[in-house]
Amino acid sequence: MTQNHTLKCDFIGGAVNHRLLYGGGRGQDLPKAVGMKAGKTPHMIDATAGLGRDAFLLASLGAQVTLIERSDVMHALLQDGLNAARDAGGLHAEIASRMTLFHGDAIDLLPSMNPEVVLVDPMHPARQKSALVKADLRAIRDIVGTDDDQLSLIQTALATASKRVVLKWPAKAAPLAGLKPCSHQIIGKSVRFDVFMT
Ligand SMILES: C[S@@+](CC[C@H](N)C(=O)[O-])C[C@H]1O[C@@H](n2cnc3c(N)ncnc32)[C@H](O)[C@@H]1O
Repeated sequence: MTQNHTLKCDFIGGAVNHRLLYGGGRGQDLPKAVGMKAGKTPHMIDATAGLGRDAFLLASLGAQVTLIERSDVMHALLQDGLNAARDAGGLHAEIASRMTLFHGDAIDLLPSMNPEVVLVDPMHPARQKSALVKADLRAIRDIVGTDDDQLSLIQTALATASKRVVLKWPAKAAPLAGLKPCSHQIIGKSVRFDVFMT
């Protein structure tokens, strides 16, 4: 596997900050999928933290988020990004203070964490039109490869979450073979959220 040194976890500039400033609050698909409503902010575990973008969005809306990342490289990038956000002070530091990062495999860690809500966003199946896959996602794939144990991760999440499991998946992809049907879906332009009430 090649390491891509251009990949950066940046919570302060670029797309993440743009979404922070101009995103649609709790009306966005992800917060809706994890059950964030006015007055309702369950504790979340992001079992596949990656660059922390989904976790940062949820934390920016007030959620306490535990992030789990097993790749050494991705974990180090995330730690750097969180440190920079804390050093920046103000709103970014406040959001980062709601994010707790763990290094390890969520399949091993989830059972002892008693989660309420688990978000799972594994590396998605390769698309035929690979140009459509965003550059960052391609770079993450170069680092972590494909997550071949994603069914096992989701089954672990389903067995441990007391409220719901949310699977982020390409909008038009078939459901993962072997997985029970979800309770409902929130379908966006390129990704959908399959919600499993537990
Ligand atoms: C598609 S990326 C997630 C992107 C993330 N949602 C974001 O907003 O940046 C998938 C990440 O999950 C991690 N991952 C996959 N399976 C995991 C597991 N069982 N435990 C911990 N991390 C896992 C991979 O190493 C990779 O960094």
